[in-house]
Amino acid sequence: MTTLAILTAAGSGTRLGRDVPKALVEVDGLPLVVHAARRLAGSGVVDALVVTSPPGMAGLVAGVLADDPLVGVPVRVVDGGATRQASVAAALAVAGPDDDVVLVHDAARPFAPAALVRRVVAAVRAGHRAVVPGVPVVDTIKSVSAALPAPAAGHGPASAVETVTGTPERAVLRAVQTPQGFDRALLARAHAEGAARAGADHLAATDDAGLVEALGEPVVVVPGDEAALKITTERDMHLAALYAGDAHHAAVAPGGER
Ligand SMILES: Nc1ccn([C@@H]2O[C@H](COP(=O)(O)OP(=O)(O)OP(=O)(O)O)[C@@H](O)[C@H]2O)c(=O)n1
Ligand SMILES: C[C@](O)(CO)[C@H](O)COP(=O)(O)O
Repeated sequence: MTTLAILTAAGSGTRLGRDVPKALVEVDGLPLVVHAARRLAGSGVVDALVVTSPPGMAGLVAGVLADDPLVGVPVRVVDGGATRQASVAAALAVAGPDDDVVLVHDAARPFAPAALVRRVVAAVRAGHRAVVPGVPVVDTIKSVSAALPAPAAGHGPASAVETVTGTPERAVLRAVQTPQGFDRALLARAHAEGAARAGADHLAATDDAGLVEALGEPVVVVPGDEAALKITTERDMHLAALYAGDAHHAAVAPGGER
């Protein structure tokens, strides 16, 4: 039985605003997708990768991964879809019958430590069929709805945009990261039902665990890691540069802590 890691790299990186797709943007001289692939492969618990590429760029993505000596597992590249959910579904479609455990990881989280990868896989292999890494939330979070009608002219702020509808108890909130780990059959069922339910792209799930939750199946949380931050805007690139140079976050021997 084997562990397959789906590495999502098909996004355009609109919020980062570079002239190449985000996964091909370089930190410390290497594209983000290569950093992420190195850590998955170097964990010692991933047997193969399926990488989602921006449509039409599969050859380029395959080339940068093939050229890297530290991506030491077989890599297959498939064209991604219009949403992250569709990209994961395209990758999942090429999983083999022996791939009993599937990880889904974002190239946008290139410095997720190898120890985090091992923690997620260990939890799935211990019998948890859906596993997410999570970190405590530091901000107070509000739920909101559309704005109330603007107050009469001359009273109150000119541009109230939303209305607070609640304040969830912070202690029970977690910001979830990737890699997320799954029993393959469960993830395949979650995606099949999610695709049927979504219909429109704007209803696509923002993570894979959400699709499992929608089935009513349990999802467990293991401790995440601040190094698994998601690169979304230019500000995140400065943090990424810190982690790129931190040898403790690079791949280390299986079983070793980072
Ligand atoms: N159609 C898509 C959209 C996103 N992703 C991947 O999903 C991860 C998380 O997406 P995000 O950080 O939102 O990346 P982008 O969609 O590229 O960013 P933006 O929304 O700013 O365009 C990234 O690794 C991205 O490459 C994907 O494989 N296919
Ligand atoms: C999957 C994810 O990284 C978990 O935090 C996140 O949901 C991706 O979000 P995005 O909407 O693709 O930015």
